[in-house]
Amino acid sequence: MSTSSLLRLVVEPARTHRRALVASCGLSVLQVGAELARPWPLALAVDWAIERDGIPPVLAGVDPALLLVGAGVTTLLTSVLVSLLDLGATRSAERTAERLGAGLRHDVLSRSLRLSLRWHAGTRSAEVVSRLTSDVGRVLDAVAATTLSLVPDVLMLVGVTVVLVALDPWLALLGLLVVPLLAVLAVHQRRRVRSSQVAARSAAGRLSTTATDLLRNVVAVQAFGRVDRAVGDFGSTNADLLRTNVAAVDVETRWTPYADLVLALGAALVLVAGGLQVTNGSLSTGGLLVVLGYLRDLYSPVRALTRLSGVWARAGASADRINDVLEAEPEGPDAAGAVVAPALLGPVEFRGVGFGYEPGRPVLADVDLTIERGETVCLFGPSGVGKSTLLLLLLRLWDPETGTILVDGTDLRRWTRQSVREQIAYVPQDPWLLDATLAQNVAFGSRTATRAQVVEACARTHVDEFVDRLPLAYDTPLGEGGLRLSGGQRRRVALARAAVSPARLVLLDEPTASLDAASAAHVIDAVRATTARRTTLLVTHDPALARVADRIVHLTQSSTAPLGAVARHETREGVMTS
Ligand SMILES: Nc1ncnc2c1ncn2[C@@H]1O[C@H](COP(=O)(O)OP(=O)(O)OP(=O)(O)O)[C@@H](O)[C@H]1O
Repeated sequence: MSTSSLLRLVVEPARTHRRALVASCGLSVLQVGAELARPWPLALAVDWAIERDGIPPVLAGVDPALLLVGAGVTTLLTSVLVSLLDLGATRSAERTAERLGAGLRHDVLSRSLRLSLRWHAGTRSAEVVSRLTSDVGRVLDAVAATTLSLVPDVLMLVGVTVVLVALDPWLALLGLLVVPLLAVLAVHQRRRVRSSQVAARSAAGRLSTTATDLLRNVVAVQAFGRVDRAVGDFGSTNADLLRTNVAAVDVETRWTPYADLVLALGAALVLVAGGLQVTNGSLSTGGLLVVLGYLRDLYSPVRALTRLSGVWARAGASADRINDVLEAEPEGPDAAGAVVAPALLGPVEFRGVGFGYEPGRPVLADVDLTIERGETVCLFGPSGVGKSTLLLLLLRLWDPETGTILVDGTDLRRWTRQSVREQIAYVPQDPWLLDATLAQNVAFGSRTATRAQVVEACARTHVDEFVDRLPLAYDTPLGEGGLRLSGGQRRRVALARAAVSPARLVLLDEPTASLDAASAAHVIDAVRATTARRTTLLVTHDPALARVADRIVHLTQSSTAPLGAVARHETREGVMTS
């Protein structure tokens, strides 16, 4: 349910900011009070200065012109006070909502970075970004609107009701009859707003995903001459979003005339009943006008509160989407009693390891493989056989379904994931580079890398050979995904990152893939520098790179696979000969 979802999301952070929220609420109440007082100076001035009616004895001798000037100044001061209170309340509420939003964005990002790869496989990154930005924005709108409107409007509602009942209980009851009807309509409307907003928010998420995907692949889009088609793809997602947004606007605006109609009905009932009382002499005309005036004052907070219910419905749909991330299970917890790993050196042993990404679709079965301490083992094998998967299991990005992985004779699961990962230098197939400088990208490999260590790692991996050609050398921003570098240069930077890491276990996934012979030769040198005296598992299809290894292991699909092509693996060992 969206309201509980919204409350779950904001109650705890709102506690942290309660002083500021209470302050803006208090200022709003004062503002409403000042607004109610605004007409009084003028009314009294008219009565006392012009009509000379009911003038208090202390003011009887004062010049009427002076009374009028006093009333004018008081009106001006009251208006200034209302504006200042409005400014204070709005600024305080909006600032607090922004702080709350910053906290929410932090929580969503930090949680999503901790979620399992299985979760990420099913969720587009642009979807998460859309939740971080526009959905959090809608929740903030609700927080600010609630702070500024809920308490003053409820107080106003109660206050005016009390006054009305005191003036004429029967007419008050008649005027209030429509309020429950309005409440029923508001509840019904809230459900409709919420479901239209759910559709609109997910269409917005799809739009972010499509736009991000196309922009990220702009090179492919242009190179394949597919700009028109890409614009067409975006156009249909955009049209979808337009349709759902227009439907959501229709749902919300359709409500306004109904609410106004119900309120007018209340006023009409009071007018008829009050008019009859006037004609039979039980109520004065002035009395009826006062009741009708207060009825208008009563309906204004009623209208504001029903509007607030729409804001909540919109924010509730967004809160559901944010909670989807915040309440998703993070990657499996560390085993009970897991401790921080000691310095890991090798050997690394896979014993009877079996694994599949999806249930019933095994990728690895019964893999036995040992990499001795300080040894470099090259994994060879056909595409899709599961070589990269073995590296991911060692990193504990996934856990084996059967068998065990041991490092230094201990099951990996006895240690916390984080402490194991910190002791492995990993160079993935796609050398993901951050949108940061060259030096920052290399330093990413170690929590404690100094500038000197970064430069030294770059020298070992031949990054220094091209660094002087970059406009700001080590401080050159590499652009999104390292766009400023060639494929071979990107791989060398990724290797420098592994070289700067103090880890004694190294995992390299096809570091020379799709490079020409000259670039590959540089990378092979870099690999030598990175793997020297470290326990290394190297995946490659490149015979030249495989020669760096002490031993080659062929990972093959067993012809006796019980479940088709992918099931049981056998490893065949050999030494690469030139
Ligand atoms: N996240 C994933 N979800 C589902 N299946 C996956 C996932 N990643 C890989 N696979 C499948 O697992 C199998 C092994 O993939 P893996 O990347 O380990 O192969 P590989 O031997 O490294 O291949 P290559 O030499 O082409 O890189 C493949 O059939 C692949 O389709």
